Amino acid sequence: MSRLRTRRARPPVALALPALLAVAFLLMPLVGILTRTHWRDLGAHLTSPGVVEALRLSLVVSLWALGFSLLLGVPLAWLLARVEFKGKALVRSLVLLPMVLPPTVGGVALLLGFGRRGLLGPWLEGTFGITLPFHTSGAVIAATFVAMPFLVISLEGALGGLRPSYEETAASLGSTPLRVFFTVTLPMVAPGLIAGAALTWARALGEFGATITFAGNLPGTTQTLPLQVYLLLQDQPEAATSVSLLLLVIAMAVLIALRGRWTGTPAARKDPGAFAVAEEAAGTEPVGPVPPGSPADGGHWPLHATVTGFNELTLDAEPGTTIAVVGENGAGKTTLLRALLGLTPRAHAELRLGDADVTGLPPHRRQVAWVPQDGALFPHLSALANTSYGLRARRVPRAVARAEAQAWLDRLGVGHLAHRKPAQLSGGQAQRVALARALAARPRLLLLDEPLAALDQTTRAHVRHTLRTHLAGFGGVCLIVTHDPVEAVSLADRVLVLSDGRTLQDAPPSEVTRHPRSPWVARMLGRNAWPGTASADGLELAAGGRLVVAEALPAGAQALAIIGPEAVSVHRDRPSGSPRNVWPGTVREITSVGSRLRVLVGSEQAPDLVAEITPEAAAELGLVDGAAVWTSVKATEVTLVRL
Ligand SMILES: Nc1ncnc2c1ncn2[C@@H]1O[C@H](COP(=O)(O)OP(=O)(O)OP(=O)(O)O)[C@@H](O)[C@H]1O
Repeated sequence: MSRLRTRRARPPVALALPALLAVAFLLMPLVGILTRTHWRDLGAHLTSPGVVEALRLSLVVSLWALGFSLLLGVPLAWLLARVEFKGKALVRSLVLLPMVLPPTVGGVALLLGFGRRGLLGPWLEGTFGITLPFHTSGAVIAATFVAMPFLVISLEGALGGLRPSYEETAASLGSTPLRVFFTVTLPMVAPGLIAGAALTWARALGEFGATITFAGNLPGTTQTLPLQVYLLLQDQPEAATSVSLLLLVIAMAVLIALRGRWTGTPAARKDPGAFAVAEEAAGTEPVGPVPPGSPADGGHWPLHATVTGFNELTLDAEPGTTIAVVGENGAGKTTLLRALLGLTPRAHAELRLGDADVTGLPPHRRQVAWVPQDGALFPHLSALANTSYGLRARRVPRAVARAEAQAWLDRLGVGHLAHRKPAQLSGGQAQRVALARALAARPRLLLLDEPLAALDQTTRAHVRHTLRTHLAGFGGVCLIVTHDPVEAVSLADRVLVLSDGRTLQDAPPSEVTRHPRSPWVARMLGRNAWPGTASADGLELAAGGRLVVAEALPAGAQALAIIGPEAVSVHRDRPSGSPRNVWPGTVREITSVGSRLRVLVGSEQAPDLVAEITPEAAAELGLVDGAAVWTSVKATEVTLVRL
């Protein structure tokens, strides 16, 4: 059975046949070399003085070409991947050109550009005494010209696949753009870079046409291995076959070692590789006097921000204030955070933190730490190195930074995972490390984008508690984007409700809970919210039906009726007595919230209503999906909020 199930589908003959022919076509020349090689003479051929000399020259030329390609191609790839500029498509075509140009045409072009009578040739000769044609440096230039595109294309692809949140987070932790490049970007695109470098080297090693046209064929000076093959073919074909075999083996070895890696994305790597050391080597830039020790430098930073663009709002907050930013999808929460970070052109923030106006400062100098939705832990660094990243960027000595980072990890309950890489952490553990990393960076404004979203209920409660404890001692302002009402109410001193980028409500949680200014906020907070028009003794509901209230508003006023789910009673039979709002309905859904049950009741006489009751009461009433029930709400339990 299982063999049947795992048997692969047979490919259609119409496709399989030409595909096999293609393989045979590509294989035939290689088989030709293998079968015609004089194996007995192979050693003698490959060790003849001419071949050894050409091999030496090939290695020298190809390694120089690789060096130049790295030096020029890496920044070019970065520019193409990261910077928007006019004529980018043209530059990209220019990069690709040597790949499609016949190499001899490339050689002619090089002669006309850098040759003795070319555009730059006389200047090079007059100023530096350099004559490229018939000189090894000319062979290097020719090889670089044809090989560098492989590096640029490979690396640009890898950079394009790298999510920007890693680099942006690194900047928010105080890292200069150059340091971000060396400590985050390069290590994360290392597979693409290595693959590109290997292809570039292999292409440079095999370069023939441009070299012979531009640099000539001088033994010991420009006669590389491919040129040797060409010469040998004329009077020693067996030796040419042997040298061809050598080049073939080298090319195949490179391709097999890469195994298609140049098309891979820079996913989380387990091995830090050689670039991890760059973290220590890269330059740093001081952000200001930051005495070590307490979180956020032990100072106090009130926030004043005026945001324009997609977001239009003003935000003022005292030091130590935690503000929950809530709103429907697309309300502009993330855009607001990115504006405060200086990371988006879609909104601009005039931002003052304490006495410092940071409006004109780049993200890495604002001391605004950010935890994006995905945490964006640097995959090539351990949890400890991630956490000490911000401190190291601010030139805190390595040992001090690591000790402080370890203390933060301990506080957030992940100290024992300090030496693990992010790929070895669960989603919740990674989120805690991301929090530790932001808090350890001594920020003056802390921005958390759904920081607890990846955590399970128990961990969430634990981390919420830890977060509250640390935020209590934090001298800056903290903005937390959240969709979780418990998080908003329990963590925040204020709830900022956004709608279309503007402030719909900015008030303490108790006020927002009691008087939510939109049905969406009310529902997010777990309350029933019915919009309508005030009448003599209540509300004419927009969705149809009437609601009797104790304290009516002036007739005609637009209002939102708020009913707490705990104020809704559920009955099997029509209740008699005081409640004046009574509706027949059907149970649509029963869900548990902590130790209580939420019952959604649909009715033809009123909008959907959520009631919260105990499991015992639900059992007593025999509540199941589809059960016919009555709901009632006392007039005194309805709060009207004017819109
Ligand atoms: N780079 C962008 N270019 C154009 N429009 C964008 C861009 N990023 C976001 N938007 C739009 O801006 C609006 C606000 O987006 P934002 O991501 O700030 O919303 P949000 O409140 O964070 O939403 P969510 O709760 O879904 O995360 C949305 O309408 C979104 O489609």
